[in-house]
Amino acid sequence: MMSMWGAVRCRLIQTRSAVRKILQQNRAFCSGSSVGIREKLLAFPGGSVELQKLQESGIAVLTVSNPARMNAFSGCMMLELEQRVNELEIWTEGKAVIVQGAAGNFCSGSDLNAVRAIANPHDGMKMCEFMQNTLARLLRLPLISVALVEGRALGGGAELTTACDFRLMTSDAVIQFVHKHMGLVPGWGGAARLVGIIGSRNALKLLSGARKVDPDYGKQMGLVDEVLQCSSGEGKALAHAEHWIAPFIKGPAPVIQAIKKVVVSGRELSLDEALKCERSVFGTVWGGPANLEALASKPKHK
Ligand SMILES: CCCC(=O)SCCNC(=O)CCNC(=O)[C@H](O)C(C)(C)COP(=O)(O)OP(=O)(O)OC[C@H]1O[C@@H](n2cnc3c(N)ncnc32)[C@H](O)[C@@H]1OP(=O)(O)O
Repeated sequence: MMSMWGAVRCRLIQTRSAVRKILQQNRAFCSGSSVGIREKLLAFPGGSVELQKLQESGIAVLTVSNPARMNAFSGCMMLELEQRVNELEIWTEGKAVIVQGAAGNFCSGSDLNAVRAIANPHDGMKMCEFMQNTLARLLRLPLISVALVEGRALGGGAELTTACDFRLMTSDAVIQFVHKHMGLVPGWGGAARLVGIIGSRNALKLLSGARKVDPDYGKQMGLVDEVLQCSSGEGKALAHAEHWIAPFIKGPAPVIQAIKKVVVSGRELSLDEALKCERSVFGTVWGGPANLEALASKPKHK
């Protein structure tokens, strides 16, 4: 019979091979169909996507920054976002990522100057494919993700909020899927994710009404997890968000990452596949340091 450690090693190998498969798929996307659109996106500079990893807390802060255009995504920023997600995917000590916009605003979607220049269906679909891939990977990170919405999250910016596990809003913030006003529908995966978060009837109301979602309405329909007791641009929101997330990331990084992985598999896979993945992830923590330490301390969960 296989020893417990043998079983753990075997599960670890299975998990690594699953992770390798996903990375190979991501690499195939990076080197394959998206090559043409990458060159086109590169032609639209401006702004940046910054990543700060706070090693002590295990929290990363991802900042979408293009203040002169209300943090709209230039082409280069789309490419940079992908690079940041690459970095987060391999951050083994991390537990959470907070996605925010610079200077008291979240994000006003794609840069309309870039949109105008690639306003043909082929390029539009390629740009969407690129952003869908990046945002799907953001949502699948083994880190608990929070969109910290200050000011406005419009169009693609509203879609970006749905690529996080949780959404927090300052008291005066607004999320608005303005796509209808632009003669569009969401294209960065925001509609599919929105339906998953608030259901098809509520999603239909937000998209067809292009309705402004203030914190109260957001909470009422289940889009927003918490309204922070501060205003946009006050400089307090990030500290509030770190405080809000603290109870969920208490504990060792491998355990927090394992929790996120089983939730992602439960959300995205068939029941049989999700159960298989859950067993495999379980094997990575069973008999691990945190588990042994907990067993040795004879805990009582009062
Ligand atoms: C699949 C993705 C689909 C999409 O994301 S489509 C894009 C959806 N987003 C939009 O349509 C936003 C359009 N912008 C607006 O409605 C307003 O600018 C906004 C954000 C409400 C702010 O209004 P105000 O406070 O009055 O400020 P403002 O209009 O003077 O804006 C300040 C400067 O920012 C610029 N800006 C804002 N959003 C932008 C965008 N998405 N792309 C390019 N530039 C954008 C705006 O043009 C203005 O620049 P400037 O000072 O005139 O040089």
